[in-house]
Amino acid sequence: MDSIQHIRNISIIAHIDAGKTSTTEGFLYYSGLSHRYGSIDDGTTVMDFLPEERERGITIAASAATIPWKDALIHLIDTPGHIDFTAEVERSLRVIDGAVVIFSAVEGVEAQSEKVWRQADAYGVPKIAFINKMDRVGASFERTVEQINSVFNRCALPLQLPLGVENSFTGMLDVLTREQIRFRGERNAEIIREPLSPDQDELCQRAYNAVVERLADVSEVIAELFLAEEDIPLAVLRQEIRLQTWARKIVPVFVGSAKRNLGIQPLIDAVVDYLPSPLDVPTYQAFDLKSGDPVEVKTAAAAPFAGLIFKVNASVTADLFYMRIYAGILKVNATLVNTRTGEKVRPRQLFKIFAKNTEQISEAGPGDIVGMTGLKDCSIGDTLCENRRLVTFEKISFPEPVISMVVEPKFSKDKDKLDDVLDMLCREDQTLRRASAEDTGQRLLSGMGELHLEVSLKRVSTDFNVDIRCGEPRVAYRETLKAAVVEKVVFEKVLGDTPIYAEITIAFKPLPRGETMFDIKSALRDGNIPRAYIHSAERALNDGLRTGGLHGYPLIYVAATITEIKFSQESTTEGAVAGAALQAIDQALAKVGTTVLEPIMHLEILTPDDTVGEISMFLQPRRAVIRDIYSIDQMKKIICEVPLAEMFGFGKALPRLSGGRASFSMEPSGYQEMQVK
Ligand SMILES: Nc1nc2c(ncn2[C@@H]2O[C@H](COP(=O)(O)OP(=O)(O)OP(=O)(O)O)[C@@H](O)[C@H]2O)c(=O)[nH]1
Repeated sequence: MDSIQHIRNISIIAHIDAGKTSTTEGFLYYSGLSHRYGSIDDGTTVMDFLPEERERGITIAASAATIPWKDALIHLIDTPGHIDFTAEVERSLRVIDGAVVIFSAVEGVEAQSEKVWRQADAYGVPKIAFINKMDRVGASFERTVEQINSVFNRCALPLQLPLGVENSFTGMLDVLTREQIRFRGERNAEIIREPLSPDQDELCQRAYNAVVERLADVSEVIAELFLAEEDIPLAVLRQEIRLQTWARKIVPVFVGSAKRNLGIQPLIDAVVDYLPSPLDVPTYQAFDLKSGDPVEVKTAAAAPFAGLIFKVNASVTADLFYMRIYAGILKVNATLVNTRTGEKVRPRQLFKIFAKNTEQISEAGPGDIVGMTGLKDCSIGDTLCENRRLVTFEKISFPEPVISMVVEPKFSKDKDKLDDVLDMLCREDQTLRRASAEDTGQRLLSGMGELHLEVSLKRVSTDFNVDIRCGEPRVAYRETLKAAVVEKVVFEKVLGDTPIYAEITIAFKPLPRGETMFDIKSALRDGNIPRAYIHSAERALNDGLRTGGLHGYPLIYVAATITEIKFSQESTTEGAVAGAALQAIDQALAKVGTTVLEPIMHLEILTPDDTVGEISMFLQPRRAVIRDIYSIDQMKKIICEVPLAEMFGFGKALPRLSGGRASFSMEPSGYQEMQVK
């Protein structure tokens, strides 16, 4: 086991194409993990190992790699950059202690970089920033730092300055040690640190003063030394930068070009220097399983075991589960409890994961990220812990899918295989759902956006060799009740010769359109009613409401409260109670009617000033409601809400409207009523 203070659990997060995969490859190469430095453009990267990722250059699966670096061990959880894969980003953010945010020095702060930054903030994740692509025409370090400052509350603390720009970008100046950093040898593996020239010295002095002044704003230690005009020892400065980074008051900024192998090694040093180890995050918040009270989980080997599953690689033979260990020691075959199901589980094998290679281990400890096999009925977001202390980490909540597509096998012999594959995809990605089309009974796959479905379905043929036919993407509509209603059902039937009977009263009402989709509960006061009947009614309500309303779409935003169950010892069965509950739904629907809801997307577009008119003209006839337009440097940020049904193909239209200069992020933001013709 590795000593905890040397562990760093991090993710690299960025807008699509900012250079996340190239930077990750750099981490793997310089740590000696990849024999060959994979390159995105020739499709040989180590990290993006699924075939369609290579093809697209988009990172889909959040892979986990363990990277040895000097004394440290960095667990790198890769995250996708495309906004359609938000849920993958979020579940990675849950298990990391720090993040490297990459910006392109040409494009600067883009719509999705802003989004992932704010997501990281929501999870309290400290960050360092890397300004990449300094070798490209149009790159500007100063402009990008200025943008970071203006969008993110003046938090940027540049600890490097670029040496040259565009084609003549060759290295960087270290603001704290006052040295030039240059690179030499095969793949620039050798680092040369040299004294500064007088010009550089002046530049660095200014940057150094800026660092001290900025730090003095947030650190008392530095403020005192600064006011006393005393020299600040380097170790003190570093320590305060570290502490203020962990406190998320500042974000140290580094510079380079991943493609030209410039600046990666100092960036890895910075991960170790400035991002926290699991020990520096003193406790993690969880909840006592019984009382629901908050409890603190300490990073300690002696504590009872607690870990969180954050990723699954599904396969026909054995699913591989990725877990972040928060406390305690995990041994192969240990008996753990899955706090969601209450079931006992035993990991049969434990692995360390080096991108696509795995190494079997026999135990792991706090702060570690491990792969496990042999777990029954576990899924993403499950907490595993020891029976002697049952806690649960906050659930990872996945949004409802908003778009669906018919998927059928080309050849009927592949039917079962396709079912297996679709099940596997859904186990890996909880924002994918399977269903049958109400009208035709065809297989339906639902997800978070066009690209999300497209990429997932491509795996069916490339990874699993099942030829499929896909329909056009359709909006996943929903229905909700028009009004509140109380329904009483007397369920009486004769099955064969046996009469069955149950009576139930249920109060239905529409819920406000917020976070809660369903609120199904029992308000029965009579303690004599068997629990099995109550469970049966609740299950029937859960399933029945999701199955479909008057127009065939699943219901949402519905509360159903069971207020009465009458039964007889002789003729009431669980099935009769379920039948009564389902009939109550049908009666309620028929009596008050339903409203069809369509998904609305929250769309943010970052675009140059002169293209705003063009983009607005495109959006207006598409029922978009523009909420805000404001300036960031020479760019405008457009914020609007727009029905998903109007947005098919937007990813392809935007480059045309903006001359390829705009970026956008789009995510489901709820539902609105729509007119049904
Ligand atoms: N000129 C230049 N190009 C770069 C640099 N870093 C990355 N690129 C190129 O930019 C493109 C995107 O790089 P990736 O590393 O795939 O970016 P990413 O952020 O991982 O993208 P996704 O995986 O698609 O989210 C590729 O064509 C890279 O070769 C750089 O420092 N300079």
